[in-house]
Parts: sequence; structure tokens; C-alpha cells
Amino acid sequence: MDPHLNISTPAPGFLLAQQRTESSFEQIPIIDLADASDPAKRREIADLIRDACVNVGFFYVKNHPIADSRVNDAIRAGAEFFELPIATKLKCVANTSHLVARSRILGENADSAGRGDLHEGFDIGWESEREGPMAGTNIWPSEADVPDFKARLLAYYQAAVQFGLSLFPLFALALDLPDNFFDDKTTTPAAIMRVLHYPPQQPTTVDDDGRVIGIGAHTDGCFTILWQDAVGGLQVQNADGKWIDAVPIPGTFVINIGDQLARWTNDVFTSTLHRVTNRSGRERYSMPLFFGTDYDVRLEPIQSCVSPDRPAKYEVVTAGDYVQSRLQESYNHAKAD
Ligand SMILES: O=C(O)CCC(=O)C(=O)O
Ligand SMILES: [Fe+2]
Repeated sequence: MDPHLNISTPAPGFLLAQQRTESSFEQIPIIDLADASDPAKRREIADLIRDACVNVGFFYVKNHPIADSRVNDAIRAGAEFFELPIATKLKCVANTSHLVARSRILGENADSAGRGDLHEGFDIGWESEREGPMAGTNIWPSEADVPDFKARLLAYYQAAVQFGLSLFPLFALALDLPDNFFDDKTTTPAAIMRVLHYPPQQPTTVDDDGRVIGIGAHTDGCFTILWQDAVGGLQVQNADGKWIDAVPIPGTFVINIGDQLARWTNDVFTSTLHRVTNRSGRERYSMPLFFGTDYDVRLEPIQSCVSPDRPAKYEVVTAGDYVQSRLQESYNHAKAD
């Protein structure tokens, strides 16, 4: 008889449910993806990802497949757009009250008092017509206003989408699922890309409410691939409520778990609160890509994340309905009527 086996050995299926602790992190781990396509190393990488997703909800990746030139071209295009007069930029604002198109330069309401945040952003989704709750077309600035804007953003978008698709099998392995678990759930995955500009705020500058917030504390959707420039300002909250700096590390992306993966894993994976405060006095640019599954996927808790001690916490909803209700909450303040 196996001497390690005893009566209190948990059923294998409950192992993930038991991993969740309220331990507080002080640092965000860096995970090296150099060997991610080597089958012998994938398990090791998936274990590191699991650890990061359970205990932090954030990790950096280095040796990722996205070329620097793709990032630089897209960020440069974004900066050229943000330099345009406000009236030109406003031509790209969608009618958010009906969610018919997705390009926006409105600050979303991560601020709980509904005042909007101190940043501007340009969003795009799939450059094609699709059916479903988030169907719509992108609104681009004209070639005369920003030459090659669309080409530069889409080149980055396509590279980041491919990268995001390659992360799903690693998340599946991290959850002790077959690595193709997400394949039939990501045939037309949600992927909203945003270029963000946080205008310089002098370190001492505060608004009337004493607020110097670039983007208020919030959580994301499913998971996010974030590129940030060298300015800094992103902070992540640990279980003690302490804000930990996600310092910029050249050549890395920040990956963070959002609410959909948290629901799916019955909160075994953590959707961690984060915010940006740009006190550098310099312009800050960043580029998140919010990844999701197909919109018709039901967010049913993964069985290994449910146990008698950790019963299912959330009602089952589809990913599309969930995204739409989150967007409505975020943009309610921006409705004309
Ligand atoms: O600008 C950043 O570093 C983070 C942006 C962010 O959290 C978001 O857009 O959801
Ligand atoms: Fe975020």
C-alpha cells in the first residue's frame, strides 16, 4: 500500500478547489515562455501560470512571440491619433448607448462616482461583420488624419490575437484540463484592443476631489494581454489591500486574469483589482488586448474548482451576456440621454 495515501487524501478533482488561499503577494511573477512549445517544458510553465493565477492574478511574460516593431508601430500610430484636435478624434466616437460600434475615445467609468477617468483610449474589435451581442464595425480615422493608422493597429491586433490563442491551452493545462479544452470555445474569440493615453499630470496636481487617477480601480473581462511603456503607474491590489507596483519591464507583457476566468474557476483563479495613477509628469501609453471566449459559451464552473468546502459561487451566464452587462455598467455615464 502507498505509504503516502491516507484517509484524508483529497479526491483528485478537488485539488484545484483547495489551492485557493488568501495569501498576499508582494511581487508579480515573471514567466519565461521561451520553451512554451516544448512538450517536456509545458507542464512546468503551466504550473507557474497556475501559481500566478491562483495567488496573484497577474504575471509578466518574457520571450513572447510579438515582435517589438509591431508594438512600436501601433503605439506610434496611437500617439499620432491622440495628437489630433479633439473634434477630429470625436468623429471616431461610437454610439455607445446602443453598442453598435466599438471605437471610442471616452473614458470609461472605472471611477465609482461616475466621473470618468483621466485617460483617452481608442478601441477596436474584429475587423469584420459578425452576428451576436457585440457585433459592429470599427470606426477608423481617415488616412489623411493618421496615415497607415488602420494597418499599424491591425498588424499588432492580429499578432496579439494569435498570442492570446496560444495562451488558452496553457490556461487549460494550468487547470488540469486537456490542453484543447478551450478550442471549441474560442472559434471566434472576443478580442477588444485598446490604445490608451494617460496625459501628463504634474506630481502635485489633483482635481477638485483630490483625485489623480488615470484609470480607477477595476477588474477586467476574461484575460488581458497588456503592453505598457516605460513610464509606470500601473498598480495591483493584494489580499491585504496594499497596492503593488507593476513596474514596467522592457520586453515583457503583463497578463492578468479577469472576472470571466474567475467565475469559470469558481474564484480559484483571481481577478485582481488594478488601477493606473500617472504621477510621472510624462505622457503614458499602454495597449491592453482584452481576450475572451466565443460569446455563446456558458461560464459553468470547472468541476475541479468546486468542492463541498467550496460550492459553486456564481450563476451560469453566457460570456456575451456577461460582457454586455459589464460594458453597460462602465459606459452608462457616457449616454447622451
Ligand atoms: O494602462 C494600463 O496599464 C492598464 C489599463 C487597464 O487596466 C485597462 O484598460 O483595463
Ligand atoms: Fe484593466
